[in-house]
Amino acid sequence: MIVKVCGMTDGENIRQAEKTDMQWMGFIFYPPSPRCVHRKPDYLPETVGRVGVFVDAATEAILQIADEWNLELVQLHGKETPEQCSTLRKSGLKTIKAFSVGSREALHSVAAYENSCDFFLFDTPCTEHGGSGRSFNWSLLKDYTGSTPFLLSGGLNPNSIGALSRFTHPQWAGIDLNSGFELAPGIKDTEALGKFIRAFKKMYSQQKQQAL
Ligand SMILES: O=C(O)c1ccccc1NCC(=O)[C@H](O)[C@H](O)COP(=O)(O)O
Repeated sequence: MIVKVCGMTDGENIRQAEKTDMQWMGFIFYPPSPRCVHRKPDYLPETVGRVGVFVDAATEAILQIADEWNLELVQLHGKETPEQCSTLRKSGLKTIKAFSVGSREALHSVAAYENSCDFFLFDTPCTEHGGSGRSFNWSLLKDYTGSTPFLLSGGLNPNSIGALSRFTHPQWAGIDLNSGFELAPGIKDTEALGKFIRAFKKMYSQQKQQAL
């Protein structure tokens, strides 16, 4: 299971968070977000994949930032087209397209992105495009029958282990943690993160054992 922690902004906080068992760390390049990285932190993670989060940014601008920050992945939260996803993917960046899941109809647009993305991210609808701190109705994902693996996102917090233990889906590949673990916008409680990630991975591996 992939664990992504999103919305990091501070060098020392990044250094501490990197010690948890996460796989990817996200940086938000969207100026209206309270978690936007307006300047490069004095430390960037070296042992986990760096994910750049964008909302309707131009391909050239994304590629330039990806180069400057040595990003491994990009995550797109706006109205980016399958063509733009394909272009970014062909440049060598793993591509995650985010979808707001507020109704069954919301999943209809997903099929057009199969084959142009490495992952999907299913999130809660909000006017800010992300970071709502609210979860959506995960049972809507029963209607997702595609083959692209996805991250479950939106409103996950230290109390979410029980709900996650009841969630199953053949394409479920990981979780995305953000405002539910913040001390302040852009600053994470790294102790709470570490404790949660350990509990999540333990719960998931026990479930896999039981399924054998
Ligand atoms: O977090 C933001 O401020 C944000 C703003 C605009 C686009 C994306 C944003 N976050 C991207 C994420 O991957 C978040 O982790 C995801 O939306 C879930 O956030 P939360 O509900 O706070 O757990």
